[in-house]
Amino acid sequence: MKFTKMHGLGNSYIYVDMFKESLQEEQLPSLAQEVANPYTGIGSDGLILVCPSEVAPVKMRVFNNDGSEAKNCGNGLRCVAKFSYEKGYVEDTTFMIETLGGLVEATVHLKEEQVVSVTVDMGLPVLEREQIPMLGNPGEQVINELFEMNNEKYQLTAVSMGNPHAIMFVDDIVNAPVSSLGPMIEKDVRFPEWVNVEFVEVVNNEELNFRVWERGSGITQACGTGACAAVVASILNGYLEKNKEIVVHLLGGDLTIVWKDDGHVWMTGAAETICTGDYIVKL
Ligand SMILES: N[C@H](CCC[C@H](N)C(=O)O)C(=O)O
Repeated sequence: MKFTKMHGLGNSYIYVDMFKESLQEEQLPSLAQEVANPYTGIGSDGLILVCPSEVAPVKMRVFNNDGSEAKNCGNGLRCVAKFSYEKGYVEDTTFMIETLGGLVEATVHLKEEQVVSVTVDMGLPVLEREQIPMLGNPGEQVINELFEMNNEKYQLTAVSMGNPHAIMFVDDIVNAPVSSLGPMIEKDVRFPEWVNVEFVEVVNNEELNFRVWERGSGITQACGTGACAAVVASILNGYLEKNKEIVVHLLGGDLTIVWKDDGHVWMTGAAETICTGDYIVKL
């Protein structure tokens, strides 16, 4: 199976061109686990398929390194946009990409005909509790809500970018309890589809420091949908303002994100190709 390894701020995936390769649906979860394994596979945060679509030039499917399929992936979208443009699957520099969470618009930015960064309209964040999804009174938003766990009290804000995110604000990002609290919140029963867990330190009125424990992948260098959710949560909690470009500092680098008055969240950041190769699929 031919593959391309790409990353967005160190959040790397193995990309497979489904215009040329064919895979069995039932093998996808195990294939994602296989290729993501740094010892017996290629090594990545998961698997992303670039597929034909009936409603857009391309469709993105995302699998975490535990084999679970996700409805959206911000860093993945930027790499899929780069991949699709450079493969000639799209003519213009602005085009639509189908995801399981809906259609998104991407614009590639070129340097000597190579895509160096991408801007994506990530659409409208979803804030209603039952659509995150999160257990509790339907119709309410989850903003700085008390979240008790293991006899400790925390405050969480919940946002869906097509995939679920629980955001906790901290005073010191370097010592955020990512690897201790992350997995506990990820699989807490109050999140019936599990959840991505973000820790956010507000630096000033235009910068955030950010760490993430991703649903299905654990700690990653960056999470694009998570960074978008973090900006939305920061605005909902009064730390930041709409219509202002926010720089989110992730372990792997920076994303520029703005939540506009029309409700859409825009994300701009790098997308890079690491290598191509031929993977021997285990029987
Ligand atoms: N772990 C996520 C999918 C990958 C999202 C992340 N890598 C991004 O860049 O948005 C989930 O299960 O919802």
